[in-house]
Order: sequence, then C-alpha cells, then structure tokens
Amino acid sequence: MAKIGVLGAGGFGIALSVMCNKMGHRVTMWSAFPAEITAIIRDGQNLQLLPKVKIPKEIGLTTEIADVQGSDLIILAVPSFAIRETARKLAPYVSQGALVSTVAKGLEAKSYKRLSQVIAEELPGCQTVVISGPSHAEEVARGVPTTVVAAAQNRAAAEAVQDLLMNPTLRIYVNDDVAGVEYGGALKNVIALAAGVCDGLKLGDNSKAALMTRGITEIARLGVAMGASFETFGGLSGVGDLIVTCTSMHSRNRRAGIFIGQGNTARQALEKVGMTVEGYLATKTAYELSREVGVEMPIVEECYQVLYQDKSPKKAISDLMGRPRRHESESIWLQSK
Ligand SMILES: NC(=O)C1=CN([C@@H]2O[C@H](COP(=O)(O)OP(=O)(O)OC[C@H]3O[C@@H](n4cnc5c(N)ncnc54)[C@H](O)[C@@H]3O)[C@@H](O)[C@H]2O)C=CC1
Ligand SMILES: O=C(CO)COP(=O)(O)O
Repeated sequence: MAKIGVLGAGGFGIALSVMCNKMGHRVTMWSAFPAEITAIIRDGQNLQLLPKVKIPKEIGLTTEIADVQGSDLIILAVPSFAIRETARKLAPYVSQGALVSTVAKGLEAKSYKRLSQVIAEELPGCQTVVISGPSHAEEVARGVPTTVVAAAQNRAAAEAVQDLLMNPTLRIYVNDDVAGVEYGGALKNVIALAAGVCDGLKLGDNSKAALMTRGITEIARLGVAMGASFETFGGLSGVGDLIVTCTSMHSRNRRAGIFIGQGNTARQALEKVGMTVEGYLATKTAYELSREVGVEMPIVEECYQVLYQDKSPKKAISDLMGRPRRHESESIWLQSK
C-alpha cells in the first residue's frame, strides 16, 4: 500500500482517487477551494464535476496542500492553466527525487511550454511523469478497462508510476517520448472541439473522420517540429485519445463544440459545459505556437477564428474544403511559407 496525494478534486482527481482507494492505497485529495471540499463532504460526491461517483470515507479531503507531504506519488489533476501555481504551492512540501505526475492536458499560455517543463521549473529535483491517453473520468471511476501511457525522461520514474497505478482495469504503458505524449494530449482537445462543432451542425460521419485524420496529421506536424517522435502520435496519447475525445459524450471539449455548432458563442458554450474545456485555451496557444515555428495547422487556424474572431463554423468548414490541392503523403512535413 502506498500513500498517494491527488491535487484537484474535480472529475479526474476524483476518478483517480477512487481508483487508488480501491487498489488499497492511502489517498489524500486536495482542493484549493474550501467550498469544493465542503460540498464534497456534504454530498459524498462532487455533484457538479463528477455526479453519481461516491467518494469513499477513507479518502482524506483537505485544503491544506501540506497534507500530501511524504506521499509516494503526488498527482496533479488541475486544469493546465493552474499547473504552475499548484506546483509552486506544492514546492515547500516535496523532497528531492519525489515522484510527481500530471494528468492535465494543455500547454502553458504565452510561454508555450509543456506542462512537464513547467513542473520541472517549479519543482526542480522532482521526477515528473506525464500520464495521458484515452481515459474519461466517468469510466475510470466505474472501473471500465482503460489504457494510458506514463511518460518520463527517466524511465525508472515512469515504471514506478506504472507499478503504483496499474491494476486490472487500468493498463499503463511506459513511453520515453514525453514531448510527443504531451503534444498529443494537449492538441487533440482542439480537434475534439472541432468534431463537436461538426456534430452540432449535424454533418455526417465522413466529416468527423476527415477531421480526426487530418487533425492527427497536423498535431504530429507540430509535435515533430517541436522535437517529438512521429510514432508517438499513432499511440494511446495520440490517435487513441483523439478517437475517444472526438466520439464520446463524456468529452467536455466535444460538448462545447456541439453547442457552438448549434449557434452558441464560444463563451456561451463554455458556460453551458461548466467544467474544464482545455481545447479553448489550447486553440489559441497552438495557433500562436504554430505561427511562431512556421508549421501549417489549417484546422487549428480555423478553430482559432471561430472561437476568438467570431467566424461562422460553416464558413470555416468551406474554407478548409477549398484549400489548395495537395498530395496526402507529403503533407505531414509541410511547413508554412
Ligand atoms: N475529466 C477527464 O475525463 C479527464 C481530464 N483530464 C485532464 O485533467 C485536468 C483536470 O480535468 P478535470 O478533473 O476533468 O477538471 P474539472 O473541471 O472536473 O476539475 C478541475 C479541478 O481543478 C481545480 N482548480 C481549478 N482552478 C484551480 C486553480 N486555479 N488552482 C487549483 N485548483 C484549481 C478545481 O477546483 C477542480 O477541483 C485537465 O487538464 C483535463 O484535460 C485528463 C484525462 C481525463
Ligand atoms: O482527455 C480526456 C479523455 O482522455 C477528457 O477529454 P475532455 O476534456 O474533452 O472531457
């Protein structure tokens, strides 16, 4: 039995806490917000972020981040925009070599850093392991067979997370390509939003398949330009997560896209979903990064215009369809002029 600290008491923080508790680990779940913990204690669940998942009494609930000190593993399960401030709060309570994981999927705004890089800056001396892959909280909490990857620069650290968290319903593969795993996880949310827009517009399966396939092409194009391995995008954290997020009703990104396709503004869609929609910020960050490094990302660019410049989704789709003719085999390497 290990001691696990989970930072974040939303959908995925709860799902992982419940899973770890079932495995026999001693779990402490932290939230930055006293009202969130009070509501969980009162309702025995988080009615807003993961309803119908009962939180067992053995899981410690706290707003004192110091309470996770001495954990064998600390999992950051807060949205990507809160990773730096949460890691900074944690810093006084972790020792050299501590094992820290993140499940957040995003890039830091403005710096375009990957979240493991952000954590390494705030927690130097810790071993950072990225956990990513097709893993909706609703299903992880129910014990639906799920597969993810654990990626770290130090393979032993990823294997330690594999040892701690792998169980009959969660199969964990180790991966050395941290950059590829993180770009896949962050960027698939943009494509999932776009897939939701297609669904909201009541387009067909052809359109969705096109978005997913061309989407992973441009995700890989940026990832490879940023130093990732091409192969990673064909794995669980790439195409695997893209498939689940573009097709599942659990996906908050896809649901936000559906609202936009039905005629809501981006702001209205985010409010209606009421949970973390990483694809919104990721669209802006990916758009800016792709321009900075000169990588062509037509779907990301159209998403940016729909979300941030009020472009009509129908016009965005017709502009994508009307792009210059191209050979499929060469397009993975395309750089913009
Ligand atoms: N829900 C899911 O199925 C999965 C989510 N993820 C990723 O995990 C991350 C968290 O997602 P969810 O748990 O679903 O989000 P959520 O919206 O359900 O919960 C977010 C949690 O973060 C906390 N939080 C918000 N702002 C904060 C701040 N400034 N400082 C500290 N804590 C803050 C909230 O209090 C809440 O406990 C996201 O990056 C998401 O992409 C990854 C895999 C699956
Ligand atoms: O990353 C996820 C599943 O792997 C969760 O996706 P959403 O954030 O779109 O719900």
